[in-house]
Amino acid sequence: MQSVKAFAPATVANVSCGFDILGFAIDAMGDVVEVQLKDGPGLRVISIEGDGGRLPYEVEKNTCTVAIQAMLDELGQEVGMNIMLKKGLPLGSGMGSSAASAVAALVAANHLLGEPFEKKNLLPFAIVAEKAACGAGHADNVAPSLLGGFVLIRDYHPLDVIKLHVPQGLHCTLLHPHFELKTSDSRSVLRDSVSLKHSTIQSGNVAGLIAGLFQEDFDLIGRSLRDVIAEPYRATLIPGFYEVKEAVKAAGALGMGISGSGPTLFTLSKGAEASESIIKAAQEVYDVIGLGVDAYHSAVNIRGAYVLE
Ligand SMILES: Nc1ncnc2c1ncn2[C@@H]1O[C@H](COP(=O)(O)OP(=O)(O)OP(=O)(O)O)[C@@H](O)[C@H]1O
Ligand SMILES: N[C@@H](CCO)C(=O)O
Repeated sequence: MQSVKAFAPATVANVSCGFDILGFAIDAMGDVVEVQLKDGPGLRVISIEGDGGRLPYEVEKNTCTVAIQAMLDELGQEVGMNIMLKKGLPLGSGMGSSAASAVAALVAANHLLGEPFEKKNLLPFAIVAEKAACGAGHADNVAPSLLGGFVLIRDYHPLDVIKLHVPQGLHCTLLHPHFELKTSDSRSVLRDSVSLKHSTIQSGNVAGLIAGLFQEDFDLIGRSLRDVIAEPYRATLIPGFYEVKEAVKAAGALGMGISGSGPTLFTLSKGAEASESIIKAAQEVYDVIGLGVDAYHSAVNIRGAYVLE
């Protein structure tokens, strides 16, 4: 039977100052989804590997099938498909796990149908899936996972997505402490309103980060990794947050923030050289706290999701 496999990378959403509007993709990890045409209409999740038996097989709950169904609804087609998912990302980690599944599924299904959509036009279907997974239709994981690179979501209504410049040598280190934080829980601690003072500080940092990317000004990028809107509330959910931040900055990170809704923390650095000392410094803090941590480091992924031949 005819089938297509696709890969979608992990992502760092928010990038400190860009709550729900900035994200980038990383090379280190991702999900693989195989989509196969089947007789008769309807979607079916056939197998899920690497999730420890925890992900839903129901088509209205799994982000793979929610995304493909949204695409088929737009096409007005009733095509039958079997879906096989290989999770390469830990759940509830803040590395865009639900997004990578949705994006890989869409890229595979679109290819199987003869590419009725341009890649960038798959984004609204991935957002529907993100909303099903965590209650919020944010695009800062799905957009970079689909398109690769550093992405700005300038507006959601209508969707206006802009790819930003990625400086040569920009390197990311991810620190994933061994516990789960659901995006829905991590969003529930946020406040509905922001003061004028904080709005000014946050806008300055978003503008600074984007200018830093285009000017390849690593110090400016580092100075702009500041979040006064989400981080103060979410940091309370992540043991050792401020101690780790101090340690990794002393070890050579340009700055550190929460990856997406956490608990994974990300740092940016100029080149890969600092990653080893950043990881060592963070591990020393987590050892004192008594929390295990997985560490990864990676260049920014430029390609985004793609079909595996
Ligand atoms: N294919 C899927 N892959 C991952 N999670 C899925 C999938 N389908 C549904 N979900 C649901 O999405 C939730 C995981 O989403 P959550 O947003 O908490 O984690 P995450 O995507 O790793 O985090 P973040 O968005 O902060 O990076 C779980 O409740 C899970 O059941
Ligand atoms: N922007 C989203 C990303 C979730 O990964 C949030 O911070 O809730």
